[in-house]
Amino acid sequence: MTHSNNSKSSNVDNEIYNYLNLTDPKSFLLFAGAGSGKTRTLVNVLQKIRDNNLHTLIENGQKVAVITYTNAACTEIQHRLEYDSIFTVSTIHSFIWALINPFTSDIKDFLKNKLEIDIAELTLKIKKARDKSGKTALVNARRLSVKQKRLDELESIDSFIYSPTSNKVGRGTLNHSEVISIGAAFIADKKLMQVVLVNRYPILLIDESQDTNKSLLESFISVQKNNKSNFSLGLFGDTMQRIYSGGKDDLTTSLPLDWKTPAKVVNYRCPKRIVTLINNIRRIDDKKEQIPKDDAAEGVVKLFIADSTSANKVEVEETIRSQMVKFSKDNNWESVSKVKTLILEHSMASTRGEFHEFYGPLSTVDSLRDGALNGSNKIISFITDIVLNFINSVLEDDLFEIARIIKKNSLLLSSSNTSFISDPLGTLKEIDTDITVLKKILVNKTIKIRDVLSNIHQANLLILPDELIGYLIDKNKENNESEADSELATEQDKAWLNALNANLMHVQNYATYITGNLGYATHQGVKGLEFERVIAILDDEESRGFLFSYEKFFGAKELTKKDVENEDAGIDSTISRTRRLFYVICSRAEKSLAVVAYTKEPNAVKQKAIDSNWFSEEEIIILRH
Ligand SMILES: Nc1ncnc2c1ncn2[C@@H]1O[C@H](COP(=O)(O)OP(=O)(O)OP(=O)(O)O)[C@@H](O)[C@H]1O
Repeated sequence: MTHSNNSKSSNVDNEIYNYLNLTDPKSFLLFAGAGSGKTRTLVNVLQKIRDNNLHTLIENGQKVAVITYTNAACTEIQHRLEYDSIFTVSTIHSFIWALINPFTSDIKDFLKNKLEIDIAELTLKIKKARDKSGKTALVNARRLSVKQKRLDELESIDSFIYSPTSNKVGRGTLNHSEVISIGAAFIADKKLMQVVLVNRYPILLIDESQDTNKSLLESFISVQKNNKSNFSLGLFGDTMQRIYSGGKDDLTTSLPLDWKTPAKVVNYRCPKRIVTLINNIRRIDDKKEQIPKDDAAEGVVKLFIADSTSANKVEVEETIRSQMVKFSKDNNWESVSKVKTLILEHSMASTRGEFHEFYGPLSTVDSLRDGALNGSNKIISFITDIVLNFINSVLEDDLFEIARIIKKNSLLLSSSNTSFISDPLGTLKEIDTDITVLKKILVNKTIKIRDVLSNIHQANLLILPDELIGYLIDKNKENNESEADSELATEQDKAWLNALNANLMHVQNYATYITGNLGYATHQGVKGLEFERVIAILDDEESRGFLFSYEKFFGAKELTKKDVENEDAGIDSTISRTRRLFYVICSRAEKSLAVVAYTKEPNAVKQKAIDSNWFSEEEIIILRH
């Protein structure tokens, strides 16, 4: 039996490999449900190309390009391809930046044109504003001056700067959406760019293409139309897993007729009960049905409903873990580290995982929030990578590690420290005394990260980044600051001043969280991933966004007129977006799934779950307090 599923699957792999024939290329769309092995097929096909076509590609000076949605997916695929340089595996932003970055003067022309249009529009808006000193007019005036400044600087820029992992602003920097729109425009309009793309990469494969920017995808498709004899474009994805706006939602119906559309109907990830659940969630969208793999286990799903106004969420989730032990006969549910808890926003994890004192203030500023989560902010990574390691070695009396970190991150043990050169033993003794003082501070359970950093800075044990030193201002001075001065502080400064008041433990928990080791992940961040046991938390109250609403989706909150109109007209709405997100989270579970709905209307949620055929009466547990 297993043989039949596997041979079907390897047939699809062979089929796709044959499309990528360098002398007779074909393009294809592999859109298939969750867990159907799309990523696995992608890697299998690439391995086959490496085994059979390596020499031809090397002789032609060509590579195979693979675009993934996240950096994590990129690293995973590179790893599975043993970092072979015949493949360029990158995120869409890195890929496009590498293509456009040599074209400085074209980028300038593009930006000049765009800025001039924006400036004309803003000028008109400001002119039309009835209240010239109203908030909107002032915001528009500020926007106008920023754009004007950028336009004035444009001529003198020698080369542009861009980083796919940060939100840097400043002279000559491009932001993420600019890189994508410049890429889309250049690929669509510039013959030279098309030639460069096709000659360098005769094969371009895009994973999670349902979320690839619409105009960019359309420009790739038009390149394929114009280069049918020497370019293969392969799209992998699933319309039901489209969770960001800006994707090409008509992909399945708008492709050229000569495109191939192989199918994969087996779900290799989930047990039978979860395959049925996700088929039922999906039914209203496109009726695509999956079948479980031949040897799939039965699996367990439960819907726990708790009143959002009274529930103690930490307690509720503990109760659920122990109930799931019974329902699934799987003791691993008891262990936090063996269960993945899916939350809508990082802030939900920050209260549960006790790191909100540090993350909370940083998350109020967009650029800091992004940097806090992807590790691109230098101050944050200095604290999490260097300071926390140093603290651990001090607490563990690991003298070797302490010396190593000091040597690498301060001048105390270097030839530029004259006291160390003239009296090495004396210096070592001083360091030893400073470490003892630091250790005393560290064992205090209420110590703040600010005090730890100040101590390290004063003793010169580590060289702190200048900006961070600026934030370590004396508490008394901070309190005496005049209101006028405090208004001068940027949002970023204020956020940092607050974040540094966090308890050291919150910073330690935060560091564990970002390495993925606290057992939490976000609904949007788990696309492509899988976990044995999943708790999916639905909690509108703790989410700040307006794009998704589980309360509306589960009938606990009335739909707006607009929601109903959109849903009826088949236009993307809160409901359809939430349905897709729900599909993504439920389809991550390999063994068992507990959905927790915090709601103001427990009975309505229960009824909707039964009426929609998602959960049976026996699978629903209303938690009372
Ligand atoms: N032919 C197969 N035989 C056995 N296991 C498979 C097969 N194909 C895929 N799998 C396994 O099924 C799981 C899901 O595969 P994969 O992640 O490639 O699916 P996907 O379609 O990319 O999923 P999603 O869209 O949900 O991200 C993985 O654990 C993978 O190893």
